[in-house]
Amino acid sequence: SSLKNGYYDYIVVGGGPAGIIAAEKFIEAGNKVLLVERGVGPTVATGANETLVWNKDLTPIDLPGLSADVGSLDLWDEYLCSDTAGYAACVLGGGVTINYMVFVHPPAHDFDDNNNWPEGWKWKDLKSAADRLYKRNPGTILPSADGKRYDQGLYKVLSRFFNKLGWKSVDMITQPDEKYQVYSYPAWNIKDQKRAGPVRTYLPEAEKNESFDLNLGAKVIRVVRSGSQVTGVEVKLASGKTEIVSLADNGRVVLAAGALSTPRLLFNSGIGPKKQIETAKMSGITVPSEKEWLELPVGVGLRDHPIFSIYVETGGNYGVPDYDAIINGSDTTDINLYKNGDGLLTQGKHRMIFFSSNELHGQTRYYQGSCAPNAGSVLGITTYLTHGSTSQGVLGLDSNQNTVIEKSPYMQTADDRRAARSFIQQLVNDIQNPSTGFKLETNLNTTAILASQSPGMHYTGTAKMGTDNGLENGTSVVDVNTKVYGMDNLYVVDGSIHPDLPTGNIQTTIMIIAEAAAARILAQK
Ligand SMILES: Cc1cc2nc3c(=O)[nH]c(=O)nc-3n(C[C@H](O)[C@H](O)[C@H](O)COP(=O)(O)OP(=O)(O)OC[C@H]3O[C@@H](n4cnc5c(N)ncnc54)[C@H](O)[C@@H]3O)c2cc1C
Repeated sequence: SSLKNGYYDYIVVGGGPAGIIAAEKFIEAGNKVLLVERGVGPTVATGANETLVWNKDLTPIDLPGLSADVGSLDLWDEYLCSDTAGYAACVLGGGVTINYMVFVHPPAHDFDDNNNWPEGWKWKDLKSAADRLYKRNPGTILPSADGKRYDQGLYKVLSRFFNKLGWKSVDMITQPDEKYQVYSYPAWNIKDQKRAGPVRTYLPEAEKNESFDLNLGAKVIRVVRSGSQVTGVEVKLASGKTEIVSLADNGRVVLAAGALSTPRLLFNSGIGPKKQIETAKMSGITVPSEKEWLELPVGVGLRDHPIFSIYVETGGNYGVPDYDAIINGSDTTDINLYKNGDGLLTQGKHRMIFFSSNELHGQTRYYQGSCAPNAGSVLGITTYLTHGSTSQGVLGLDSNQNTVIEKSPYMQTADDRRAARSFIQQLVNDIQNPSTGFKLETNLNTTAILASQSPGMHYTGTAKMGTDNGLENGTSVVDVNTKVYGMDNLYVVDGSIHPDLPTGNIQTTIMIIAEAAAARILAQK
């Protein structure tokens, strides 16, 4: 094995956006770092060889123009985790490798209202971390090198609709705080006409350093503990062999397996509700002896954005690209444009993103609508209930080592249900106003739209950060330095620690928090 015992200052578990960013920061600070990722590399540079027939440097996943259809690629199924609840990706880059690339710069209020993010994690504290991220991985609302936007039929129709309602056009990158009755061209995680994200914008920097090891196809089973000290991790290698990799003296383990997988690592390590640790033990994991168990509320507090699907017949004519022709190379018009860095294939799925909010009993709830063309003249609006939602669920474990949703995180409170209904009803009224000429399709009324609820795939909260120590009846699993309560050298930096949901798609916030968390960890002597 390439794994060196007693060598690493940091073992980072999980090569998703949070894990790659944290690992790179630890390397930058002069440490010896191992990044362990259970999946394969998705880019040519990281070992992928299923490239496009017309470009041997790019996989279909890299091409922005195919991201709208990413869910129908064979690679997508290959990359999805098969042992987690909900949706997560088990591939280097995590969810960012297979997602729809919507890149929402978070507004300050995401951290400053509702009192969920603790002191030290308000926007004024996070802004410098965001700036560091945006410098490397800025996102764009104009990806085509020629400065043109392609396929703008939907944007024209919907901007006319929203203008009539008095909504305002904004640039969601330069005006992130504008989140009431606004619409924007979509911001995408695209750089140099390719899917961006930490695999491209952080990992190459880490890989230049000899003190950095990346181990792919290696699944961490648990951390190895001696009381409150982590001494190493147990890893199942690509070869099928299981090994324990020990830390250097004063080394640290940093979990970044994602909000749906980090809890499993904690349960397997004797950290979490008793019931979950017992299940881990029954499934054959070597959990510590019971006197070492730390009964923290891991998995409790699972959150996500629910999605409600609205389809509108608008009379326009949009259509969707011919994905087969892009893959087999016969769409020479778009492919030739792309070869110059231009055109439809440089863009993601959506053509417009809107935001708004409503208030109920003094609580503001936000909504995002991601609008994309469907076949013919129908457009689809993926409507999310976002920041301000008050529902929480529970993530647990089954005896086969799958994480499972024990209680749904969606629409658990009467106020969430009432507020979401009121927002959707207003939108339906506006859409159905005879002056628009629009007609609802598929889900024909508010009740049907609400019943279409599906996962937003923006999971958080399963190892929540906060000052109320979970070992003393509080709700938090990690402290404000992201260290697990009761442990000396175990940290978490992924979506699990977010104590709140953002107003928009979450990946940007995941990356900002990982930047900030790595800085906090490095500052702990
Ligand atoms: C289908 C889909 C579409 C999405 N669309 C968008 C979008 O358009 N915009 C947006 O902002 N967000 C989107 N998201 C959400 C976003 O991608 C995730 O929130 C984000 O990737 C979470 O980052 P993370 O680092 O916390 O965890 P993850 O991305 O889940 O990364 C965790 C990593 O850890 C690895 N891992 C897990 N367990 C182990 C283990 N035991 N040992 C070793 N490695 C392990 C995994 O393989 C993975 O690489 C989408 C998510 C999905 C699933």
